[in-house]
Formats: sequence, structure tokens, C-alpha cells
Amino acid sequence: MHLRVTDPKLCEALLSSQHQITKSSFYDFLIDWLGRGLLLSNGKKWHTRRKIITPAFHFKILEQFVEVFDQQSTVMAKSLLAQADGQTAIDMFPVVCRMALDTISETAMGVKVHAQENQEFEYVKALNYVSTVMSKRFVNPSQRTSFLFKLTSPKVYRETQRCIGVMHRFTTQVIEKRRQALEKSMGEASNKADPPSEEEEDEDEYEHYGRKQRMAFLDILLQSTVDGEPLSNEDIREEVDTFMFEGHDTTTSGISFALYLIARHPEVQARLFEEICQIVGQDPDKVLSYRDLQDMKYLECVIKESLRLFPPVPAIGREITEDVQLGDVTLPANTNVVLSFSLIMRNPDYFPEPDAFRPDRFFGDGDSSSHVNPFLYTPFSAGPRNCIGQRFAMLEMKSVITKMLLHFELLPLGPEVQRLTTIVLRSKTGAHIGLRPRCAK
Ligand code: HEM
Repeated sequence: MHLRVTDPKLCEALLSSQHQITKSSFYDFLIDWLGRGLLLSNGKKWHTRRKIITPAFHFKILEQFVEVFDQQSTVMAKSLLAQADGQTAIDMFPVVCRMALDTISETAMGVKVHAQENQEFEYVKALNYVSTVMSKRFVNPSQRTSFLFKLTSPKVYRETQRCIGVMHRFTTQVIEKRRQALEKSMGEASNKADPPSEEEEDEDEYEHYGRKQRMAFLDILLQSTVDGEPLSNEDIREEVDTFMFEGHDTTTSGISFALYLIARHPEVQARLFEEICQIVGQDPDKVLSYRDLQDMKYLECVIKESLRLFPPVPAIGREITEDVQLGDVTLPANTNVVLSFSLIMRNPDYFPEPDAFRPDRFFGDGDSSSHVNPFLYTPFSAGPRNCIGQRFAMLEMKSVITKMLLHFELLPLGPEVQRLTTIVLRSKTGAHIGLRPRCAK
């Protein structure tokens, strides 16, 4: 049995449950690529992995990623200068996607794939191909299962499997190299004559490859153990592949729609620019710090409101494993439910004037939705299976939007967006804006 949930109370009951956390079989088509990484695992495996991976999103780790966000968003902004003539409408989706890929590769795997400079890199091409195919399969029942996919689209199936092979080989190679580097650095550390001081140990908590090297998510996984045993390369690969998938398409969608909305709301843009100038000044080359980004409260409201109107993950699927009673309604075990976040977040009972772009509603003194129940404002889902990467995503989005506004005035050029619901929300018409350099004013 399948059920679509748009009722906020039922949504809250399911999301807040510690038991109803089993993923629906809707996601199975992703298994060839992502294995049973955190997104797709269930039961004990999910619990163990969630515990191991949670420290990877500690603020000390995120703090060092801010430098990567800054560098990659600067590359993106500079690459747009040639089109910033105040007249050209630019679709931000592909531009932001390349930036997001560079960012997640460096933070998840510790490698630069230079997607912004070299679109021919084999891994990047494979990832783009598979992401596009998977998005379409999600909404196409005739391609959802591997059996049907192979039968109805044999050529695309073969190419998808080839690309998955390319990605798996690349990720495995990176893991093997980092494992060797880790073993080498541990060997060197144990040969050191003097034990590190307490202060050094504390500082080095996240710096096992020497002071200059940044810690990537995969380094944390390499050092994790389950029942005293390290994770295998295969175990780590499914988690890294999951980050690569979850960590680039979603942020691409979030950033692209946000830039689109800011361009079309000059009063919001003016207030945002004022906040940015107050916190970091007007120099587009200023390196943004973690503190700077944390201080940008209005920007946070703008992003929240944009994610409400255009949630990158518009719906999620769960399988009910035991009967759920809600008032007079019983949901029987084995029901597959789809929780429709995009509809719930436009419910006028909770979000007055639901279709209006009003970032102020998220300020403490805003209307009722500022105090809205977190189980009803759900771009990152809520409860035990919420998005583990949400603080990472917020920082990345803040960094990119700030860099764009420091370089450019955003203009409302190009067609209106038309929502295209795939596994991640996109737009049939792209997300266009125009740009005018700030310094040329
Ligand atoms: C705007 C950006 C993002 C949005 C809107 C978003 C949204 C979500 C949502 C709604 C879920 C729940 C999925 C479900 O229950 O089926 C989720 C899960 C997850 N997200 Fe995100 N996400 C974003 C960025 C990221 C980033 C940057 C990462 C990693 C670096 C990430 C990693 C994950 C993982 C691993 C899960 C599975 C968590 C679990 O089941 O325990 N996400 N995300």
C-alpha cells in the first residue's frame, strides 16, 4: 500500500517517531551507486554509522571547511565576470553545480576535481550523468526498478553502470591513498622521541596528517572502528559516495533558487547587502570566516524562506514497520508513505501568505511561522533521520550568496522558474538571473 502524507499532524507523528525510520523501497534504485550508506541503510547498521559519522559535522571540522567554501565560491564569482553585463540572463544551475561538486569533493574526499575549470574530468562527467539519470528514474515508474530500467532503457542502463564503475574506482583509489598516508603518519608519530604536550594533542585532534593538511570526512571514517575493527574500503566508499550525491545536488538546488529569489526582491537584496557590508565590508576578495557567516542572521532568514518555497528535497519516503495509530486513523504496517514537505511548508495555517517570499517570518519577532514546530518546517527533514549535513549546507549556502552579493548586484532577468520535481527539486526553465558588477557602479 502507498500513501501520500500532506497532513501536518501525521507528518509530525511520523518524523518524530524513534521507530518509523525505515527507508521506503522507493530509494532502492540508488543502491547500485550508493550501496547501503547512511542515506539508505536501516536498523543496526544505520545506528552505528550515524554514531560514527556525527563527529564529522562537529563545528571544528566545519570551521576548516569554510576556507574551501570561500575559495570555491570565489572561483565561481570570478568565472561569471565575463557575463556580468547587466543584460545577459544566466542559468545558475550548471554554474552552481560545478562549484558544489568542487566543494564536496574537497571536503568529503580531500581531493580537488576542478569541475569549474575542467568539465571533461572523467569522474565529474560520470557523476553528472548518473545524477541526471537517477533524478529521472525517481519520477518514472517504468525505470524505478533495475529490472524495468534494464528492459526499457538498455543503452542508458549500460552507460549508467559504466559511470558507476568509474566513480567507484575513483573513490576506492582516493580511499586507498588516504589510508596509506594515515598509516604512514601514524607510524611517524609513534617513532617521535618526545610525546606531544597536552596542548599539542588537543590542537591536533583533527589534524592527523600534519598541521597544514585539512581533515576530510573520509579521514574520520578511516579512523573509525566498529566493534574494534576498522571500516573496510567498501564500507567507507558507500559513505563517501553518499556524501558526494547528497552533498552537491541539494546545495545546488538551494543556492540556485535562493539567488533567483534574491534577484527578484530588490528590497531583500538591499537589506542583505547592508548586513554583509556591516559584517565584512565591501571588499569582494575578503576571506569569509566561520564567525562572519554565523553572524549573518538576515541571510539565514533569507535562505530559510527560500528553502521553504523551493525545498531541494520536496518529499521523502518511509516504510511503516508497525501499525501507527493517529486519532481515529490507523496506518497499517508495511505501508509505504511519501511525506510531501513541499505542500506542508506552503500550508497557510502555519505559514500565512504561503506563496510570498517573506524572510522576516523567520525572525524572532516575525509572524507565527517563526515559532513554527520544527516538524512542520522540514527542508532538512526532522527527527532521528534528519539531514546530517544541514549545518554544512547552511554555511556553504551563506558563503556562496555572500560572495555573489559582494561581487554583483543580482538582476531579475530571464524566464520564471517552473518547478520540476525529481529526487531533488529543479526547474524546467533553469534559474536565471542577470549580474552587474558592484565596483562598476
Ligand atoms: C540544502 C542542502 C540540503 C538539503 C535540503 C538536504 C535535505 C535532506 C533531507 C530532507 C534528508 C532526509 C532524507 C530522507 O529521510 O529520505 C537528508 C538526509 C541526509 N543528508 Fe542532506 N540535505 C542537504 C545537504 C546535505 C549535505 C551538504 C550533506 C553532506 C555533506 C548531506 C548529507 C545527508 C545524509 C548523509 C543524509 C542521510 C541521513 C540519515 O539518514 O541518517 N545533506 N538531507
